[in-house]
Amino acid sequence: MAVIYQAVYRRASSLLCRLHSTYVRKMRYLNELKEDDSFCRQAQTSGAFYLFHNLSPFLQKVGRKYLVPQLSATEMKRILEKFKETEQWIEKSVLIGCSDEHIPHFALDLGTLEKSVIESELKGSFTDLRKALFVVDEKDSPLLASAQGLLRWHDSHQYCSKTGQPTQKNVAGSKRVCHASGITYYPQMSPVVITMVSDGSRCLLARQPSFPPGMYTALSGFCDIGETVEETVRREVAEEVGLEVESFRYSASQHWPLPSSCLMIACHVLVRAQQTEISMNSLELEAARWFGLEEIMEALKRDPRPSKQEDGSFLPWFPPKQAVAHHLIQEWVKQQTSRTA
Ligand SMILES: NC(=O)C1=CN([C@@H]2O[C@H](COP(=O)(O)OP(=O)(O)OC[C@H]3O[C@@H](n4cnc5c(N)ncnc54)[C@H](OP(=O)(O)O)[C@@H]3O)[C@@H](O)[C@H]2O)C=CC1
Ligand SMILES: [Mg+2]
Repeated sequence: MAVIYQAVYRRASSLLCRLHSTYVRKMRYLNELKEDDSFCRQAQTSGAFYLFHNLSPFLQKVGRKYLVPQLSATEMKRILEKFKETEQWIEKSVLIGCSDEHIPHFALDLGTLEKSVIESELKGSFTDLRKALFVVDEKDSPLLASAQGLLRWHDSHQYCSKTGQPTQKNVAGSKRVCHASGITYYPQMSPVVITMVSDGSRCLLARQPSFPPGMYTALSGFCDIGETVEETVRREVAEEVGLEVESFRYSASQHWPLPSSCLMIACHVLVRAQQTEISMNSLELEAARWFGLEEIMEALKRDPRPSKQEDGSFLPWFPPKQAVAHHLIQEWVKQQTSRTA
């Protein structure tokens, strides 16, 4: 009965969907794949697969470019046969999106299979995400970030935290269930604010001891339970540099997979012009200082990597454009230049 109902529902929604935009159709299709295990299992047979090995994505270098290859279900089958593994492996994959033509995209971690064999078979290499994010095409970085974030979450939620029993993923990988307790677990991200502090004419950037030499970025911090975004911003600015936030403006957000899934919420704040003396928290930061517009524009021209000067010091540089911190800095420059024009 349930099968007939689902088939009728699918037929009705596909007729309705023809009236919708490509985007709406895609979102409805993906939602159906998450809700209906047998529909998703069937979709896996014609899907495209992105491969990972112990959470490192598979890339191919073509000339100077790094590509993120998609494998067809047939190619996947061929690779698994090489290892004398069954197609049941495909069920370990997680749904990460689909094309406009509704070809579903999955990510699969082949972590227990011999890495070098897959690499030579597919002519590419599994690359650490910290490198991969910055060498692939800009449109592919968010895809790698979300795919790895979801695979990491599944890898670390194999057991129910209440009963200790194994949890089972649904076919799409949008949740895990403990059948002993009935608890459903959903993939999680930690909200983090990233704040561009300005006093009206300068902006404040800081560095943590773990950053590469010379790299400065906007202040960041995890949201505490119960806090609003505005409260976290106010607290982090007070904690890290001892300043009082006067006004707040939301800018953008980004999923950041390092070291594990964060939802970066980027914003601009103004501090009181009469109170701009920094009192840095040296437990968290190594340096924090004000930058003028010219210095920021100069640093933006540099490649995002350490550059040592003759005296042994490093010129300031900022995170690359894949990081939302870069977007905040660019936005601040635009705002300042339009004000002074
Ligand atoms: N995409 C971008 O442009 C940028 C991204 N980021 C990301 O923002 C995140 C937070 O930045 P950061 O300034 O270090 O944060 P915080 O200033 O909040 O300090 C980090 C410390 O907070 C503690 N902490 C509290 N909650 C958590 C949690 N949910 N997960 C992990 N640690 C927690 C840990 O302390 P303890 O170890 O003592 O328990 C950790 O060392 C990082 O993941 C970083 O990669 C940062 C800047 C730019
Ligand atoms: Mg911080």
